[in-house]
Amino acid sequence: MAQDTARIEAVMLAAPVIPVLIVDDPKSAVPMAQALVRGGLPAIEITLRTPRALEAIRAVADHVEGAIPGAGTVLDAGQYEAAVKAGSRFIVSPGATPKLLDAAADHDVPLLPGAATASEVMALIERGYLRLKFFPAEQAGGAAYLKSLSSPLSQVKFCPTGGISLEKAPTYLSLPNVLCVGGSWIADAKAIASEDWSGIEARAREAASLAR
Ligand SMILES: O=C(O)C(=O)C[C@H](O)[C@H](O)COP(=O)(O)O
Repeated sequence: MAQDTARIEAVMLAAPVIPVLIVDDPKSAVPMAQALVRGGLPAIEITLRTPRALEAIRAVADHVEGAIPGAGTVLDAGQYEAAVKAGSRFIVSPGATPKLLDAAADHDVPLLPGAATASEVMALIERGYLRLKFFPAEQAGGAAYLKSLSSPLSQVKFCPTGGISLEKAPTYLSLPNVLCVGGSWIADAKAIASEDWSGIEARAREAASLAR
């Protein structure tokens, strides 16, 4: 089944930046997500890289009004299923495999799969995917590289993620094939562990005001 473009695009257009989060303690998830929503970043990606990430997604889904919780680092069908059950409204993967795309076809919750080369993008177009994550953005060639994909593959729009900072985001956001960017700079592990909710809110606000 093809990607539900309208559904994933609504997530990508909710704000110019999707914060990518590594949450150790699910108790942090609610105040962290509230700070992000207050700052203007409703779509938030909690990566399945910690043992309790699914609990964190569940907490945000149940308790944070206005948040659009998503799961990141989803690598296989089992994780897809678990992330959907936890209340994820979108699913992000660093890449794409036939099995992961088959899993996505079994669920209404849309997938934003990763791609970094023209051939990877073309393989995803063949499966009906036109909204992709460009990962790892900086390391794979940065904004100049992504811009060069915009002419031959103009139907595809991206959320570049990987190595992006507040300073680097505007160049990506000015590209015709970019809808939003992802990044961990708004709420890194240190900010979450130290419960720096006001700092997270301030960085969210800065990110939310970026033009695209
Ligand atoms: O695994 C996934 O699904 C991901 O989303 C990976 C993230 O894109 C990067 O971890 C971004 O991290 P930074 O480079 O620190 O901004």
